[in-house]
Amino acid sequence: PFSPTEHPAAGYRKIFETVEELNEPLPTEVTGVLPSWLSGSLLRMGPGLFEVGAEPFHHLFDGQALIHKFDLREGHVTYHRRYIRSDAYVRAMAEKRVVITEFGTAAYPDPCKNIFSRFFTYFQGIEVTDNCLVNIYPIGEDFYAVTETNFITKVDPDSLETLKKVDLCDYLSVNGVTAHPHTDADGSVYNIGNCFGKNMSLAYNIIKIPPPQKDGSDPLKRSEVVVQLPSSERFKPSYVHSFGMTENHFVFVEQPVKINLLKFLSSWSLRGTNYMDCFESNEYIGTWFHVATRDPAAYLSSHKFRTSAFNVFHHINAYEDQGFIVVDLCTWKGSDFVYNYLYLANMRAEWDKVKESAMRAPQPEVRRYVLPLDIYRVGPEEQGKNLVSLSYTTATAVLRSDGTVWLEPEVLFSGPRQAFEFPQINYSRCSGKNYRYVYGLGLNHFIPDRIVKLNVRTKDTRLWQEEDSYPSEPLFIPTPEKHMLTNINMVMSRVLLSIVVKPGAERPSFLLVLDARQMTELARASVNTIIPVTLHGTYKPR
Ligand SMILES: CCC[C@@H](CCO)COc1cccc([C@H](O)CCN)c1
Ligand SMILES: [Fe+2]
Repeated sequence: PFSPTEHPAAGYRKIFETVEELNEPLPTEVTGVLPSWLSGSLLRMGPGLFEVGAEPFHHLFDGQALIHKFDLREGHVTYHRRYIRSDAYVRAMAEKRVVITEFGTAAYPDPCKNIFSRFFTYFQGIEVTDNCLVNIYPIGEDFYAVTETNFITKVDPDSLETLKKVDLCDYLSVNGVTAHPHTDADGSVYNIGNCFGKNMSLAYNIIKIPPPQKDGSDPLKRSEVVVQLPSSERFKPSYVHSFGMTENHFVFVEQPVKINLLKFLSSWSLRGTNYMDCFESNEYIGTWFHVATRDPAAYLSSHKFRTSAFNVFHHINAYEDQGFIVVDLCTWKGSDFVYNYLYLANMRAEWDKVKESAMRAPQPEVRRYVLPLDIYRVGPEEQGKNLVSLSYTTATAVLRSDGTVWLEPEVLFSGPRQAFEFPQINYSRCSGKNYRYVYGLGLNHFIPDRIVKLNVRTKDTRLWQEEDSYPSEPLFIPTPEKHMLTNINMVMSRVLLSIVVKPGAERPSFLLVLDARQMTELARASVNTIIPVTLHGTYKPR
């Protein structure tokens, strides 16, 4: 139990301020010792332009996408950043106003158009945004900057140049896909997205983009929907941010934050409607867990897992053990949409206001759920009995008379308004498998102010924190195999990379390199510019 830090100086405001892009990479000042094997690029996405002229963006997920790159090579580090030339950005620059409606900001009709064409504009569907501010990840040899709509943007991971806007609707029947895909050992990329589809056949589609082939053809051309999961409410699918994947199963947690399709698919009303206006909470339905097998891909419709209401954005990890699926999640208790607390006005408020607003929000909690797979053998006499027989968890699953299975979690971490979020594991080694550690960003009343390592078996935590410093999601970088072979004697050092902003410092931003075992600082590479908040990213080894 740590005493939450106070931020009376409200230095966190600086990470929500517009910055200029760079024309070429900046050198950094390195202190400490960078591991010699650490050679590659840290690529991260986030908002960088928080207003267009006099028109402000209102929500954390509205700012125009800025791609950041820290290049590490032989102990030297450079920093670069460029705005993605999305249609949203290019048209805003050309017209000097917000042209494309963003997540929480509606674009207003073109003032130069006459009243009639403006009137008819209302009755066309909105132009879905391609503002890819959320994540960047590889698909085969290519790198894509993404949000959660059907548009993804191919970028050059070295020059940071915007290459191509891709519409997933050209390849798949989805209205969007999450910014959190899973990648298999063979390079296949899996994702999940809403499908409002024809005749409102409402569902969530799990897609697979196969590994790249020798003929160099675009893997997207061979992508497919592998399984469809039903929506618990006909015209109101849940918002989905990520999903779980074990060796043999997909896990989808259907949260009670719903998209009101009648609003979302209708012509966005006369007053500016945005995406946030289309969400509503279902106070009665609770949270449902859905399971499907991977190969063959099939929905297990008889496995009806239910539990109380919570928001979930980030799955930590999921794995199978003795006929159970263990699902670790970053949850927020209640059905009130957490994104309602992420408007920029809240994030930039003075510290007392920030604390007051977080008091009313859903409370964060890291939770472990355990899903019994072979519920067929459970006879009526076992109704009401806990089906979980794993020795190391207190999570329970109870078959009820209506055939549903009620889940209760084991709490892995809980702190009042102290979230363990933006979870990251040693993905290549641990994803889908029984594991021990997860690394996360500590949100103090939604303000990122520490990096945490959580042992999911013992619940021990270790911290990295510095006063008036605001870190990003920590990425885990494993030691490359080839390096281990040549340096057998060298202790397997593994590091975490996080971008930290310290507004009061002379060089106000730095790349922090932590030893992932002890959470101690190995090095930092500082730059003389503020780096605005980044959401997610990836490490591209050289
Ligand atoms: C009504 C919600 C629609 C879904 C897409 C359809 O499945 C979400 O759409 C957006 C639109 C703009 C920015 C975002 C951000 O990615 C959110 C935070 N990660 C999501
Ligand atoms: Fe996310």
